[in-house]
Amino acid sequence: MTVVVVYESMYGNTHRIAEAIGHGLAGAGVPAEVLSVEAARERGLGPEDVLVVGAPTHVHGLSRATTRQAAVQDAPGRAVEVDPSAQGEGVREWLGALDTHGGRAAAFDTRAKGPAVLTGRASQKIAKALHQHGFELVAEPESFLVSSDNRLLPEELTRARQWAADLATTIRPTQL
Ligand SMILES: Cc1cc2nc3c(=O)[nH]c(=O)nc-3n(C[C@H](O)[C@H](O)[C@H](O)COP(=O)(O)O)c2cc1C
Repeated sequence: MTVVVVYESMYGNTHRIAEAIGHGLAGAGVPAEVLSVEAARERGLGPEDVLVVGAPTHVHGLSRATTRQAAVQDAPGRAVEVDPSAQGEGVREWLGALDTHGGRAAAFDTRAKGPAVLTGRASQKIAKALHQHGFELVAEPESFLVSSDNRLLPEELTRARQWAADLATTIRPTQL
């Protein structure tokens, strides 16, 4: 069993959370691969893979080509770096092209701090799409929060590692 952590990221926040989740899983003894959408498309999914998918919240949900373009254009004004993975398709398109799988999965996002009813949560859209593709969701969708200037809040990387360690406990094969 391998956990495949697939992320979309424009400014690097979701990428950093994905890496922290990978470390949290590995630290708990569960092998993990952390892949951009493009790398995940190239790799494909095997029957034993457990999928963890994360994306930034854009306009209350998953990004579209237009919002990704706006994010890249706005990056200098926001004084943020564009993530190396930012070009190309997002999680919405990747999930749309995914075959029915029937394996286990979980979803996360990054979003602004505040009530989810006001900010939206990409992870809820991801979880819905995963369910529609036949995945069993093994954790509630989780959000990791950023400040108004798009920086991860302190402790969010630690919280991501802990979330992954808890996930590892749920998915690890039972030792007989
Ligand atoms: C075009 C655009 C739209 C956004 N819309 C929302 C939103 O509706 N709700 C929210 O909480 N955050 C929103 N954000 C903030 C991002 O979700 C947040 O900065 C996220 O951490 C970015 O992740 P990334 O660094 O992986 O790209 C938006 C950001 C951009 C660039």
